[in-house]
Amino acid sequence: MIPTVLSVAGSDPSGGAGIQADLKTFSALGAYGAAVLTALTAQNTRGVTGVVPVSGEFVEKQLTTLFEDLDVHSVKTGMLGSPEVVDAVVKTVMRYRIRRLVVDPVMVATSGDRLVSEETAAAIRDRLLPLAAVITPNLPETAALLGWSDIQPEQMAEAGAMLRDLGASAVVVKGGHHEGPEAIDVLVDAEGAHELRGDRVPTKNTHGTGCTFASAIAVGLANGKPLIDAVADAKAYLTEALRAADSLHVGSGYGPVHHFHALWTGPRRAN
Ligand SMILES: Nc1ncnc2c1ncn2[C@@H]1O[C@H](COP(=O)(O)OP(=O)(O)O)[C@@H](O)[C@H]1O
Ligand SMILES: Cc1ncc(COP(=O)(O)O)c(N)n1
Repeated sequence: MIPTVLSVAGSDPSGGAGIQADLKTFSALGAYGAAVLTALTAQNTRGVTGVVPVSGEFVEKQLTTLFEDLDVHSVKTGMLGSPEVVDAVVKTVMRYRIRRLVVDPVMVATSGDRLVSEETAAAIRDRLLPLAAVITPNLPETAALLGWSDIQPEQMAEAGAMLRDLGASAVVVKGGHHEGPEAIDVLVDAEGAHELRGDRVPTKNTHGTGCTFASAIAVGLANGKPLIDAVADAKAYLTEALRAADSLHVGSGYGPVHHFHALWTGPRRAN
């Protein structure tokens, strides 16, 4: 059966992150993708020039209308435009007893531009995080959620455990922002910390990596995979999408990863 996966996220008109990245990931991995928009952004590969949030009321209307009809097998959240939007998602997750919930606590774009306010980030931490099967903060988001000024590689497991104490069933602290020959993420679940290592791909085209990773995890969960396998498979998919990213030539800033790399037959970049 083809599972249905829902993304609740913002729009990125450049097509590399947000809803657009999520739907590409779902499709590339063989899931049916549905999408509820929480915000419009004006952005390209160089930066974000504007944000228009959708009202909490209308996000709730989109969600209710969808859940009254579709069987949804997992949900991924990305950029949530306001505390009211967070509350609309929280209400829906409780009302429809959504268990396979992947929360990517998006705060800042790859370009460095802030996407959500501190109040929204606090609402995600206090109200949505306790409902998540897994949350996927990058290093700056991990530090922000814990109120730390920064975070070192050796603190990833400790930070993940502290975020679990805030209520999430599991946490993947993503290490994309560190340097070194490997991109190392740390999954902390009820059994403890697991290190996930992958080659670091030498490319500046990393726009949308977080969105793609969380969406791929949601597909794995929708297919009934154990979380650790869903995370490992998502990382393997993303590494290949990064390896093929330089073949795309989209924009002059941080370009997107190649979601449909498996369909791409051109020359591979040497790693
Ligand atoms: N250059 C890279 N090569 C390989 N994997 C990467 C690279 N950059 C990021 N990743 C991986 O992409 C995923 C998203 O991580 P990260 O970039 O930290 O998140 P975000 O996009 O939210 O800032 C993680 O699995 C991370 O290890
Ligand atoms: C609408 C939207 N949502 C999320 C991101 C974060 O992107 P990344 O995956 O690079 O952290 C973004 N740039 N735009």
